[in-house]
Amino acid sequence: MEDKKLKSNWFSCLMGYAEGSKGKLWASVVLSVVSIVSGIVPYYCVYKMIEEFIAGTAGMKLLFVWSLAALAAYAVKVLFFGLSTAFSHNAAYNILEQLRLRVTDRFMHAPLGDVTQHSIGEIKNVIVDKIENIEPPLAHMVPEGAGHVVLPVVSLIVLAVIDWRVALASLITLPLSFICMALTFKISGKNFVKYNESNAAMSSAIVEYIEGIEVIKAFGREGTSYEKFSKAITDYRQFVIRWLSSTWVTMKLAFALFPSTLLGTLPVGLLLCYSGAITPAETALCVMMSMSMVGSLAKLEVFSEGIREMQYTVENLQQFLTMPELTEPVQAAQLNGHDIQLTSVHFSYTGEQKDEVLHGIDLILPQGSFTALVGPSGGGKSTVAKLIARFWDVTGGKIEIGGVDVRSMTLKQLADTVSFVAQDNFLFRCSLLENIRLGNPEASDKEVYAAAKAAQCDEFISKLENGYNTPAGEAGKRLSGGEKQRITIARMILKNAPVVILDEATAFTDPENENKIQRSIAALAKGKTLLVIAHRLSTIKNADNIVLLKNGRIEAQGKQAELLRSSALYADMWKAHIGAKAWAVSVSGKEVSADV
Ligand SMILES: Nc1ncnc2c1ncn2[C@@H]1O[C@H](COP(=O)(O)OP(=O)(O)OP(=O)(O)O)[C@@H](O)[C@H]1O
Repeated sequence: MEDKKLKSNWFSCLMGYAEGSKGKLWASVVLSVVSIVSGIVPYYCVYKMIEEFIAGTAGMKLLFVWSLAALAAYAVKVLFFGLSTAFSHNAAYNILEQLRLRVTDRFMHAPLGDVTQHSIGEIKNVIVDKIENIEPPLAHMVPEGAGHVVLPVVSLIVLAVIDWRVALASLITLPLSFICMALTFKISGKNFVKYNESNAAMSSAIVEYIEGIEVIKAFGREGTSYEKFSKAITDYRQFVIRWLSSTWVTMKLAFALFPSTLLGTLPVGLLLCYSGAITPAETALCVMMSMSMVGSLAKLEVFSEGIREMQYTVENLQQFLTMPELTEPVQAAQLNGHDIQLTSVHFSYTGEQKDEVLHGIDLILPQGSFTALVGPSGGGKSTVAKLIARFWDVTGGKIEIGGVDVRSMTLKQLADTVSFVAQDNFLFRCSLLENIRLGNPEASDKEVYAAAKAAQCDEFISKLENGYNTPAGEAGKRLSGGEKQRITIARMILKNAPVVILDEATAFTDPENENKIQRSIAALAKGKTLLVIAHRLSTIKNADNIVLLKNGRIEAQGKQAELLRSSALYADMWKAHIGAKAWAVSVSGKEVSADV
């Protein structure tokens, strides 16, 4: 319903983001109208000069005065136009900024699933390119458009004052050009949605190609990713050429006919002059007035294209601007400790019951305890962890922290309460020092170093040429996955949230790395409610509670010794793990320890 309202009102939706810039927009409109109307004054001055000349009353002084008046009017036109565009560009970039901030803000407050259903390419295309495309029509169309509407109207009034027949004659080509324009809009409008889709598909393919360049290089250009990439580019070219060709004739005709005011004005003006109905000077003014309309009408035609593009872009943007947001209370809730309790939690990523992946999870994680989630791949471990951090909302049941439903906590409160360390540790484009400091922007350098030490990062960071000041991008290429995860853990140590959720990385299984990660996790988890999604059972064998998840249900839970006795599945997983671990240790050339 709201979406529909916005769609029918795309311009007011856009102006809704002009908060603080409306004054500038109005000023630019007024300045532009004055500028464009001033452009007519020199024509009037020339008319007066011709009139005086024909009447034989034109002295040097009079000609000088009219020339000066024409020059002054022209100066006003140039100056006011400059001021108008300065104001309009300022206002347009403010609106672009507001739109970009609003879309990114929506992403922050929307469920993660709604954000990730759009590809990075599509999102980049909308936030960067599409929004940027609004600027030229917005900065020029609004102020100049008003002036270019006023000018033909004033010119037409002047023509009508001279002789109504000449005014009418100036409009002779309009009906035909309107028909051609309507046809152009009809043909091209149908394809605008497809154009957006084709453009988004190309952007997605390019981003995917660049992101996956390592894999593509490994598999050669023949891989499907390269084919997808080149196909998207070819499709886009073919589509745009076809689209432009389909409107070429009608568009060119409309562009040619619309401003052809002279086609009627000149013969009718000459006839009227010949018959004595208007003077030769008035005939000259009629010609000049007609010509002054040409530029404005041509501009209006170009603007009409810009308006349509802007309309489609804003409508396209509305799917992001109206994304559903996670509800949150205005005020932070009062938590009673940091126990976590899941009560009959059901969840489906699509919201449909047939796709349910969690089927009634009941689980308690007492404050300060260490809980591990284990089980076969696809059993729902990551889903449970992400629901606690409220990346999504449960579709049934509830999750409470300190006795408060996570939906009743503000998003900031939840973010401050829960530290989530994912497998794919993301480092931002800033120094390693700043990457760690993200956990607590107030932290001093000393505190950052202490956190890095506790997370076992100090040693490898010190070995880098620029140490903590190494840019993460540069260092990222040299750091191992385990080292990156320890940097993320250092960030979380600094954050010091009472609940820690850790998706244990699967890839870094060499014993030395594992040992360091274990020590860094121990530093992070001290006194916290800790939940670990475990892929290597040896890392969680001392957990207070090991929860075995299978097919979205809790199959068994308890301490390691209990589970080994009560759950055949866990016992099998443990045996398989011991075997793999022994193999990994023997490959690394060390003795196999009995205590895995
Ligand atoms: N974003 C998503 N959209 C739709 N389905 C998803 C999504 N993420 C996971 N799933 C599905 O939910 C189920 C549980 O996945 P989940 O990642 O929670 O399992 P897991 O136990 O953590 O697996 P693994 O050990 O392989 O990481 C799987 O069937 C998976 O395909």
